Amino acid sequence: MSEVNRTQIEEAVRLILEAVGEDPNREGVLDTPKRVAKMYEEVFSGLKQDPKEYFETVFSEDHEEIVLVKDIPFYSMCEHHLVPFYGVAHVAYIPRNGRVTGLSKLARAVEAVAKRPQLQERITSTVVDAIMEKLEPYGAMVVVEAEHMCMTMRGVKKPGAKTVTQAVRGSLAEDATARAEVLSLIKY
Ligand SMILES: Nc1nc2c(ncn2[C@@H]2O[C@H](COP(=O)(O)OP(=O)(O)OP(=O)(O)O)[C@@H](O)[C@H]2O)c(=O)[nH]1
Ligand SMILES: [Zn+2]
Repeated sequence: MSEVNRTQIEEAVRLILEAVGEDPNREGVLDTPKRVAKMYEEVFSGLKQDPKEYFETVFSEDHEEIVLVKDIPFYSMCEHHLVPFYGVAHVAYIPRNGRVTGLSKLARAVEAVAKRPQLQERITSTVVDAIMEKLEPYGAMVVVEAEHMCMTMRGVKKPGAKTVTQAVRGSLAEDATARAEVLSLIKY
């Protein structure tokens, strides 16, 4: 799985603790560098994953209508501040030529893309582009709703403010009625 340089992270965290005026040798924080290194290995494990790999296997199923997996929870880390942003992703596509993927693979793709230093816009477009490239559907659409901790616990301090991003490709980009249908299924 993911391999990060844990020793380097531990050194960096010890330096940060020192720099903010903590005593890195205080009992309570003595193991913190190690814990943070382990945590970063987990939350950044997506850097070693390619979301497209989840769409290698397709089922042959004669369903050329909307497939939507909605309310997929995700946690990511804002690349500007390295604090979390989190929310839900809704992933839809219209299969073509019987190329249907396992439903869990749509959630796995979101997970792989979220577990990196990220921007919400990039999560949205990377997932939709992976689907378009590997499944070659008529169309695909991803909507992501998230709250950014860099906008709540610091800076502009606006808890509750939600960011919604959308990426639409293929027939769903061209056909407003089909797009509205997906949105109504998401219940906007
Ligand atoms: N477009 C986009 N912006 C983001 C995302 N996550 C965080 N940001 C923004 O990134 C910007 C970074 O702005 P800077 O001015 O460089 O940093 P800053 O001084 O910490 O900004 P403030 O948050 O306004 O205090 C902020 O406006 C954040 O709200 C994201 O996923 N997408
Ligand atoms: Zn941020």
